[in-house]
Amino acid sequence: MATLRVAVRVRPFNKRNSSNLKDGGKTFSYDFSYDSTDEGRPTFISQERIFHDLGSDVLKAAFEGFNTCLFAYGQTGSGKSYTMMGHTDDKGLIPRICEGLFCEISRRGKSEAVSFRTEVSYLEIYNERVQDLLKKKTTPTDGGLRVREHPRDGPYVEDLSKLLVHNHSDMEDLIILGNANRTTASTAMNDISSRSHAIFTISFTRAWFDAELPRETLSKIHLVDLAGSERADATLSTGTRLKEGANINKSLVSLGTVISALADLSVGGQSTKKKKQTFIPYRDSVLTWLLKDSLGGNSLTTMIATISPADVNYGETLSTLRYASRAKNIVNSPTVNEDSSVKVIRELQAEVTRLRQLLEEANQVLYMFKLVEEELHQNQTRVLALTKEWTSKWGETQSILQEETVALRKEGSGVVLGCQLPHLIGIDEDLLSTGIVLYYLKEGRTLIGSDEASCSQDIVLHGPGLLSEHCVLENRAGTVTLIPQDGALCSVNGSLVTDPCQLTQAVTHISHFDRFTFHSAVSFCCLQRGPQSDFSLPLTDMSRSTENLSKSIISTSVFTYQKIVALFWVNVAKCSHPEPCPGLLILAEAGLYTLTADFGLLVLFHHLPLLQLKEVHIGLAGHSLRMMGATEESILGVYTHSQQLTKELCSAILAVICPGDKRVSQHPLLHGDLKKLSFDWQACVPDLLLDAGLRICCQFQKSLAGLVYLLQSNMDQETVTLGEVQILLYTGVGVCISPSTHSEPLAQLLLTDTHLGLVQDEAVFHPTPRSVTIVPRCPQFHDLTLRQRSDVRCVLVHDEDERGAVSVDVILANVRGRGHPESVTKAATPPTQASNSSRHAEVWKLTFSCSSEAAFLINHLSNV
Ligand SMILES: Nc1ncnc2c1ncn2[C@@H]1O[C@H](COP(=O)(O)OP(=O)(O)OP(=O)(O)O)[C@@H](O)[C@H]1O
Repeated sequence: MATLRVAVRVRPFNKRNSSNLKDGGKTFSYDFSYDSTDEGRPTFISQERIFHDLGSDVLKAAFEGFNTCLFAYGQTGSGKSYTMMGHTDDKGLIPRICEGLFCEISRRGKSEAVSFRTEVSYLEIYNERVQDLLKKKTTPTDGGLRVREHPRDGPYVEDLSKLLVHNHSDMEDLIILGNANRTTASTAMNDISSRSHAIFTISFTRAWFDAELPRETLSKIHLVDLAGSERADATLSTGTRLKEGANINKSLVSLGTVISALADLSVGGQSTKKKKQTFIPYRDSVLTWLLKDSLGGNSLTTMIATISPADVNYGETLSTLRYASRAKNIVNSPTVNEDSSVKVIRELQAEVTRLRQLLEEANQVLYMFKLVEEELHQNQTRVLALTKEWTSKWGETQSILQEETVALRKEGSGVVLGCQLPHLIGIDEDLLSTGIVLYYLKEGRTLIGSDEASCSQDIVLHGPGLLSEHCVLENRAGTVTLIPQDGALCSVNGSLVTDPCQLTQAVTHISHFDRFTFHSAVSFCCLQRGPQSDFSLPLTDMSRSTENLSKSIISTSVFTYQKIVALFWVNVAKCSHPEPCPGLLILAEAGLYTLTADFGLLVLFHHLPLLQLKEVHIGLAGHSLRMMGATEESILGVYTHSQQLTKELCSAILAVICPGDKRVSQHPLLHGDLKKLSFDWQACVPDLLLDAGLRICCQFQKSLAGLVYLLQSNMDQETVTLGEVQILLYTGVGVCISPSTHSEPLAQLLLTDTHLGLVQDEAVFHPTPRSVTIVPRCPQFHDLTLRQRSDVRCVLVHDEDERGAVSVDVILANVRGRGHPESVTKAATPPTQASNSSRHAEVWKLTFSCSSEAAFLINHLSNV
């Protein structure tokens, strides 16, 4: 940015003038003020000094590649032409600048590898028409040259001569020619008055090489001698002179308007928005249009205001001074004009340099890469050698360690324990940072105590109440016995144990505190898995033996440390796995985890954070539950073996979610007889809606209706009405039928006063959930196998096994398949022989987890 420079020059008195100071004087300030009134005065400023101050700066800027403009403004006869052009023996700025230009060209040409190109044009604007002063003068009626505007270079005069100049002498000739062509006339105020605005333009190009790259700058020097600002009365103009004066004044008024508008733009801190809106009327006159770049554009511009010292010119002088003062505020934005193609070359060169650097860096990286590659090969060779060495060492010990290895692998979001031995999961607050400690018990004795024990303990624990030798776990062919040491406080599933106790249950809590302080104590879950076919309670199946105890630490996102509140052996199902299968439901303080056996491995089947639990739906007779959160994946179907277990499970969950809520303890779904409520058509059981947003509900009547309809439609006796179908027993059992007519290992056993049946109850898909919309894959009750009680010939009751499971064989004779074609599926379809009306015996091997349910069946069938 550069403000317009303003200089004021006072000319000498002429023969027509007299001096008479009218008032006390006005004060203005400019960049330069020149007193040229009297050559004899010490303050006198000569033509040379003016060139020194103003002209040399124009040359300097031109050599740097800037556009410059120098224009003289003032009333007629005030010395504009004298200042700009001067006389032969007292040259003004234009000839001095031309002379200085060629002096500098010749000086630089000697010392620098640079070349220059100088072109000149000279025009006048007379009566708003542009005339080429370097061409033979045309007639006054000539319309003049056209002014046009180049989108990038701005306004220009079409067909204007632009003559190449090689030296100062050429330039002088052109100046003389142009001046001779200029329109002048004698006025009352000036014997040779310029009647036009003259613009002398030097186009100056400098070209050189900079670091082997071409550089080229182009600058334009506009040197402008304006026609005089004058009043008709002062110049005594008439006729042609008056017309000239009007046009001259019109241009100067336009110039004044442009200067005012530009000054307004720069002064007063206008907002950017207002600046954009301000219109500069460049096109109001040819003069302002051609000087567009010099006024508020890409140029370093200087205005020389010439004034007369004579009293008669007081008004004009004051006007000129005000005009000049206003022009001081114009701000231009000069830039170095570089040839665009050269600029592109430079930018490309910069890009080439940058790419070259990148290439060098890449080569260096490549070199480094090769070094790394070599090192890598060396390391790989070393790794191979070391691996070989380690493998041979490992081979020696592997047979021993093989027995001690606990195979862990990640599967989905869970961790799978591939261990066939009985094992312990240590749940200890000290293990907060590492997760769960897993031990497995090998054949023989495992000592549990503290590190203060006289003999080293296999499992070393810490905590209050722990004896140095606390207890022993003895594993004999897969049977694990807990032997508490004298005085040791051990409890199994909450019961204090002082004598040796066989851990026959699949899940055993062993704590050395009683059940009330269970959570702060060290506790173990002893998990012993049995064959897949077992219903709920797996058998102890120890297939391997060893003498040592091994432990491994699992850190997993699934088993982040949480206190286990309760454990339940149930059958579970979910949307992606709707067939019920045995599973361990772990109620932890923040979530429900369900583990199932998967090809001999224990895997996480389902996880539902308690905060997400929205609804618990209790199924028919309280033998199934559906727990769900907000999504389909969250649904967990749970089949329990008794309503008691169902209620315990619900109560345990609610005790965690909303402890102390009195409504829980009074609600029939948690404390009523669920079997009675389920089979009573009149019973009305309201939902239990808790503060946490959890709903406990049932749809007993709807389920009952579905089941009864299915049964009735599959019964032989057509006389039985729906109301006459009375369900006496409905419980989950393990099933094996021979000859094989039933494919599912788990089913709901039902007993009416006339029939015995097995049915699949969809705990996952039915009833339609409130919060989750899933499409039921089949009716709630399906795969019905129905036999008449009168076909039962014999009931064999096996001894209760060590886990409390009861097996009952029901032998049916004269069996003939029955079933309604629409409601009974393949399982109920009679075997081929039956369809041929042949009769045969059938054995139902049923496994009850609850002996009371088994007893109920046995009693009823015995009566038959
Ligand atoms: N500083 C000066 N020293 C000596 N003579 C001067 C000076 N200024 C002007 N003159 C003389 O005054 C006369 C009028 O000057 P000039 O022609 O330069 O005025 P002008 O402003 O160009 O007038 P116009 O607008 O009519 O062309 C000329 O004879 C010129 O030599």
